[in-house]
Amino acid sequence: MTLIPVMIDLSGRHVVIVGGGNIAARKLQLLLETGAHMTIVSPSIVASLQPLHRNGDFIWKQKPFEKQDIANADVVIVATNDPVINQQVVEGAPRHALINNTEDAERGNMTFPSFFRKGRLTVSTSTGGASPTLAKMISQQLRTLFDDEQCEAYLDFLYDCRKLIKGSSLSKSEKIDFLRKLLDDEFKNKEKQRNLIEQLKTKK
Ligand SMILES: C[C@@]1(CC(=O)O)C2=NC(=C\c3[nH]c(c(CCC(=O)O)c3CC(=O)O)Cc3[nH]c(c(CC(=O)O)c3CCC(=O)O)/C=C3\N/C(=C\2)[C@@H](CCC(=O)O)[C@]3(C)CC(=O)O)/[C@H]1CCC(=O)O
Ligand SMILES: NC(=O)c1ccc[n+]([C@@H]2O[C@H](COP(=O)([O-])OP(=O)(O)OC[C@H]3O[C@@H](n4cnc5c(N)ncnc54)[C@H](O)[C@@H]3O)[C@@H](O)[C@H]2O)c1
Repeated sequence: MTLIPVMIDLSGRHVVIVGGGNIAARKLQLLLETGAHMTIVSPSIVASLQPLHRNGDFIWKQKPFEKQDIANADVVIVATNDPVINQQVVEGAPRHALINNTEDAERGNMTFPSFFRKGRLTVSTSTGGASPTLAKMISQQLRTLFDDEQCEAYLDFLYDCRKLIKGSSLSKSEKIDFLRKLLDDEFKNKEKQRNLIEQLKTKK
């Protein structure tokens, strides 16, 4: 199985997590950020999920898994502690669904990398199942490279400039030149950034 990394928008999608243990809780907390509709199917849920449930953050079907529970799922997270049930979930998933099998990645089609965000920057790491702990360590090490306070503001500057350049009347080659020039060290300077933005605004 060769997996490729993607960035995915799950807002409004139906995500069903089967199982309500610690791993289910970790995935739920991560996926809540995406604006997906979250459902957990499990006879019990861990204490950390209780307040989120009271808050209406997810629907809890308090029962053992049945195939109909995932009939409308866009994403299925397989996370019970019973390998037989986990296999039934995989086999019962709709053809179009993305399946994250937390017990055995190879019997699914999506895994979660370790990642960190710094404003618009996302850096993710996967070890292809070799060692999620190593993936976490690498993420933590990489994070220190981007720890300076300027990083977020600099990416916002690049983003704003890129939008202005794309929407400008500059020729294609001028646009490419400008996009490269943005990365010159001089534009780490706030004053130079402001001047460039003003200059680009005149190129509409
Ligand atoms: C990165 C992270 C993201 C996340 O979960 O969101 C993630 N696992 C994390 C932590 C972690 N997981 C495990 C430990 C205990 C130590 C250990 O066993 O090493 C720790 C450490 C800890 O908790 O600190 C145990 C474990 N994990 C998997 C299995 C089953 C198997 O391998 O067969 C087992 C054994 C279960 C058992 O039998 O007991 C499987 C998967 N875990 C993955 C991702 C995918 C592969 C990513 C990759 O290849 O790099 C994959 C394939 C599927 C998936 O879940 O998508 C997250 C760190 C988040 C962060 O950065 O903070
Ligand atoms: N991907 C990872 O990073 C990672 C890490 C550790 C463990 N795991 C795997 O994740 C799985 C879950 O681990 P955990 O620590 O959360 O387990 P856990 O024992 O804490 O929780 C298991 C949950 O499954 C539920 N469950 C049991 N039978 C069910 C059924 N028939 N229908 C619906 N739900 C049912 C239980 O009610 C419980 O809420 C295990 O298979 C483990 O191998 C994955």
